[in-house]
This record gives sequence, structure tokens and C-alpha cells, in this order.
Amino acid sequence: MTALRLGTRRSALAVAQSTGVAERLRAAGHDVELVPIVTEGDTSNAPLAEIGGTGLFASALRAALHEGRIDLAVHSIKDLPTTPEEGLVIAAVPGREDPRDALVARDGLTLGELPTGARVGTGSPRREAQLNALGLGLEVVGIRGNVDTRLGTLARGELDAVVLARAGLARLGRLGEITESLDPLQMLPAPGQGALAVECRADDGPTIRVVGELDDEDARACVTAERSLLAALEAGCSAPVGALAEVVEGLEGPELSLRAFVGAIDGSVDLRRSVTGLVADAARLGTQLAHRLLEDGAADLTRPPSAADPSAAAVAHPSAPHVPERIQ
Ligand SMILES: NCc1[nH]cc(CCC(=O)O)c1CC(=O)O
Repeated sequence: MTALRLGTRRSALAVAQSTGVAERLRAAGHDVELVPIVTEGDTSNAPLAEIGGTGLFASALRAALHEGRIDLAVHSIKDLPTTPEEGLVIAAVPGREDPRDALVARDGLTLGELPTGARVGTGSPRREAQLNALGLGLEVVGIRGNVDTRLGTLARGELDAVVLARAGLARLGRLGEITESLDPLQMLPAPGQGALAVECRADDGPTIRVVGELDDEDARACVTAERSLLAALEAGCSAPVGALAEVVEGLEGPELSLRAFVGAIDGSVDLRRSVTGLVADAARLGTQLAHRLLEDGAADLTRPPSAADPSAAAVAHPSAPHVPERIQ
């Protein structure tokens, strides 16, 4: 059999992810060749929302798949839009890394030890909203770029701390720099964080079967729940939405527990809700939790004002003063 062509972006994180998947396929006896693909997300430092937002990293890989230049592509699921891509399938969601966010702070400090006014770097509205909701008086500073660039701002003394996905640091062998893995009670990760998607052409049965060997049932169920929540919220890519599903041992066997956060960037609204149910109902649980959040006001927080129905806007703020809310 000819080698499977695995398309990868050139960033250190993408190469680490792709290499990991290639190694697992080789260990199962398959021949795999890495094919470098350049995307606009890798070459521009403009804010993500400006250059196309979610899906930007995926689009060049997807074009290569559609054109038959490659047979499979590895994506960070959190960078994939929730709408399925016509003609392609996610043939595997491999075992997930620890999905938590991680703090890398100067002098080994934890979040609670950072002084008031400490400068914490993140480019993520979700992280910004949750940091602000903690009420620690931290100053959130927008940063972008790859993991190396973001850690560099700390090394150069421009910031006191940065928040990153633990999974990215794990894949780059930099877990040692973490000063605190953030508890999801404080910081819910992005839907899909820490999980990969291996995508193939829908009509390529042989590759789908080979890649399918890497699929992890629990990881797929958790990601399905988190992404169905995100889809049902109809949130834009820059919306402050966190979600984490876990398969836990319930009284009558395994259960899926799903927690979610929707908030205001400035921390003045902090909606947290959760649901548990059957693992087999993952998609439905996500939708159900999204509807509960929407009933409780999430639409105002996640949808860009232009998308809102103006007649709905009139009833969107029934009680005049903006009451800060904190629900655990
Ligand atoms: N937004 C970029 C991105 N996409 C995936 C990861 C890390 C790996 C993952 O979450 O699967 C990162 C870096 C980060 O958020 O710190």
C-alpha cells in the first residue's frame, strides 16, 4: 500500500500533533508521510476574528483534502467550526489530553498569589471573561501568536502571567513551565480543547477504516456534547463560551457530565450551568444545556449585536440595572 499522506501546518504545535498521530498509525503498521501545508493563520499576526476566525487554520488543510493532495489532516478540535464540512468526515477523535487551561506566571506564582493589577496575557475572550469574573483585580492584556511567542512575553518581563491550553504545552514538551493548572470550577476550557480531530474524505473508505482505529469513544462523546452546546448557542468564534464534558462513574454506570460557562468579557455576568445524562445522549445533553443557558440570558452575551433581532433587543434587558451575577 502507498503511504498515507498526512497534511500538517508548519507551526511547532501542528507538527507535534501531526507527528503524534503519524506515529500511532505507524505503530499500527501503516506507512505515513507528512505533507506541509501553509495557512493564512500561520503567517498573519492580525486578530483571529479579523482574518476569518474559526476555521481559518483548518481551511487550507481542508482544501488539500478536497483536492486529493493529502489523505488525512489533524486539527485541534477547538479550532474547527461546528458546522460539518461537506465531503469530509472526522474519522477519529483520539484520546484527549488534559483539557484544562494552564497558568504560566513569573516566580512560580498561582492565580490566587498574583497581586492586584498583575498583567495577565490572553487573546481569548473566554479566558478574559473568566479571569475578570474571579474578581481578583487582574489586568487582562490581549496577546496573540504561537505558544512560543506568548510565553516569550512573560520571559521578557512584559507580563506577569499568561494563560494557555495545557494540551498545547504538553505536546510541545513544556509542561514544566506551568505554575498552575486551572481548576475548571474557575476556568472552563474551550469546547473541544485538548482533543484532536483526524479528518478524511467521506468517500475514502480505506483511509477512514485505518484512521478509525485511533478513535476514542469517551473523547468523542465529550467533544460531541461540548460542540453541540456551542452550535446550539449559535455563538460567534469570539464568544466567551467555556464547556467541559467528562465521563464519570454514576450510580448506575458511566455518565456524561457537562458543565458550561457563558459570561460578559468584563466579568459582570458569569453564567454557569451543568447537566448529566447518558453517554449515548451526548449531543442531546449539549443542546439541552445550551437552551438552559439561553433561557437564563446567554444570547445577549454570545451573539454579535448585528445578528440580534432588534425587536428582541427591546425585551433583552427587562430589569434595568445590570446586576452582576455569580452562579456556581
Ligand atoms: N487557539 C490556538 C490553539 N489551538 C489549540 C491549542 C492547544 C491545543 C488544544 O487545545 O487542543 C491552541 C493554543 C492555546 O489555546 O493555548
